[in-house]
Amino acid sequence: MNTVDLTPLDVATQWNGDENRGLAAARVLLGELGMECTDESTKETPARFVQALRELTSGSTVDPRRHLQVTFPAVGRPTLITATSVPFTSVCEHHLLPFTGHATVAYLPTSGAPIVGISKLARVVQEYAARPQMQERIGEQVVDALTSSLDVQGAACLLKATHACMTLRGVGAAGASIATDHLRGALETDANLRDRLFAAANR
Ligand SMILES: Nc1nc2c(ncn2[C@@H]2O[C@H](COP(=O)(O)OP(=O)(O)OP(=O)(O)O)[C@@H](O)[C@H]2O)c(=O)[nH]1
Ligand SMILES: [Zn+2]
Repeated sequence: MNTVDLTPLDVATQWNGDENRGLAAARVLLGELGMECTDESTKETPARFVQALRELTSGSTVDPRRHLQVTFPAVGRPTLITATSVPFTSVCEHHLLPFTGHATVAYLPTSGAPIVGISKLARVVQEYAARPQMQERIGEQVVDALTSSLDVQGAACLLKATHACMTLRGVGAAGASIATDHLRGALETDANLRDRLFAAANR
């Protein structure tokens, strides 16, 4: 099967030969941390650890743009379409620690151009996030997907997230969050549209 046809759940539950290597490596790593993982509570911990990382990176082998292939005919005149407060979970590619937050995703279709189901805006964000990532790359990939898959006058992806590597360790900046804005086309150049976008995002 082409990996593009797999859902994240397929990938997360598809155990193959590599899993045994992952499990063995997890046992070694946890052993180095002094965790023997032999009692009732922890004997499955290496497997849980591998599975958790697989779940968090289950979007690595799927193409989120596939969600933008099913379209509907335009409804009336083009309007700014914005999904706000879309939750996402990712892992930073530097520490493999989670970062979580919310996205605002928007596009302005070209007049008469097809539109997509609104849930697909959230699916695209969540699947790009489900990889070892940088926050900036998620935003870039989402607007790339919108502008390359749909006929749009503009697109945007605003993200706000808390990075565990920054709040729970290292600099220990508890409460800090990172905001990134990716704006394309009319959403970058038209101040009125931009204002409407940021008013909707209200972050
Ligand atoms: N730009 C960007 N940086 C990130 C992201 N996630 C984590 N980082 C940063 O990646 C950097 C890695 O820097 P290093 O100096 O190699 O790692 P480190 O010694 O663990 O750094 P500290 O976190 O400062 O302790 C850190 O500054 C992280 O805050 C992200 O999504 N975007
Ligand atoms: Zn990190």
